[in-house]
Amino acid sequence: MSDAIDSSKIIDGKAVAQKVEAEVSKTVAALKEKNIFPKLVTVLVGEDPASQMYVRMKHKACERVGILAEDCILPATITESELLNKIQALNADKTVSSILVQLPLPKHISAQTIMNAIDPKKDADGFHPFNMGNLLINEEGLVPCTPKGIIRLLEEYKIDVQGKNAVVVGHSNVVGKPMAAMLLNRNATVSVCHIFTKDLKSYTIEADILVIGVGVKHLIKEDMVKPGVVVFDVGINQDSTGTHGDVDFANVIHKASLITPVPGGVGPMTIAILMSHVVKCAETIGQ
Ligand SMILES: NC(=O)C1=CN([C@@H]2O[C@H](COP(=O)(O)OP(=O)(O)OC[C@H]3O[C@@H](n4cnc5c(N)ncnc54)[C@H](OP(=O)(O)O)[C@@H]3O)[C@@H](O)[C@H]2O)C=CC1
Ligand SMILES: Nc1nc(=O)c2c([nH]1)NC[C@@H]1CN(c3ccc(C(=O)N[C@@H](CCC(=O)O)C(=O)O)cc3)C=[N+]21
Ligand SMILES: [Mg+2]
Repeated sequence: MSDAIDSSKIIDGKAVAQKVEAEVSKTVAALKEKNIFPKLVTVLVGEDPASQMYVRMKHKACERVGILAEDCILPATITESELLNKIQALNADKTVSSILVQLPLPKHISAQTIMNAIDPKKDADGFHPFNMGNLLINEEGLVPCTPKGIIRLLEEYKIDVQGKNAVVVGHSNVVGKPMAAMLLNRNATVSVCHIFTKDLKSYTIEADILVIGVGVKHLIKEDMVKPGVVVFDVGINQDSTGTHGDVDFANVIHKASLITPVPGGVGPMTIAILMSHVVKCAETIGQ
């Protein structure tokens, strides 16, 4: 069953992202008065078309809010130590506020080794172990942008987190794990499910707040959620028919009280929060 969609249930990530970007633009203007010019350097290794598109989206966002953006494009054949040298040069460059190394990296390079090399003060992604560790002890500074964007959506839509059953599906370092930590920091009762979870539905059906970041089109069906659930769909699954989330949106919306669409939900928030982090880095470094 997928009859008429009640648009009042749709969480408008694009609109909230515009609001965040407007805040960032103001801060950027104020920093420029103080001769501080926030600058993001994106590092793209190889020629993956999806990665190229994401980097382009980040550069466009920088343009919208007045952040300088530089593109560092490197061949897929670059060695780990050559890439480390590049990171060190960017760490030392006083005009650079933030460094973003686009993931995934080629197989012969350890993503974690590269993340560890980025100056934690320039880590707009929030992937450095120092920043991740602070998140875990409820000192949220530079934290991963996607879960932070979801927290901002919860705030904008005035959804209480304390005491709620929050279920996170997917336990990656960039989405699921930091999401679980942020929900725990706000006193939700958090369950984290993943590929080894036995009987996924027995968890998702109990969720008041459900976050899915897996990368499997329409993994979450109507019969897996309880009436009134608030759903955040992180999944991006591209096929010949377009971009799809991890949630069977057209059917799950009938049971949800609020739900993010794909596209136009969590994705734009990830980028807006990234912009706010570049500014945060610039304020900290004073450059
Ligand atoms: N909208 C946005 O801003 C962003 C969207 N994404 C999208 O979110 C999705 C997840 O990304 P990312 O976290 O980087 O991906 P990863 O592949 O790193 O993580 C996927 C997670 O889902 C789990 N998983 C895989 N299959 C299943 C299954 N059938 N049932 C339950 N759990 C499963 C994995 O478990 P295990 O590791 O054990 O296999 C893992 O924990 C992708 O579609 C990606 O494109 C990502 C970042 C930002
Ligand atoms: N170092 C690093 N940092 C990242 O933040 C990072 C990364 N690597 N690697 C890849 C993932 C993916 N990601 C997305 C960001 C925005 C959208 C987004 O805005 N999507 C739009 C358009 C989707 C479409 O139409 O294809 C939307 O959902 O509305 C999607 C995905 C950031 N990532
Ligand atoms: Mg994985």
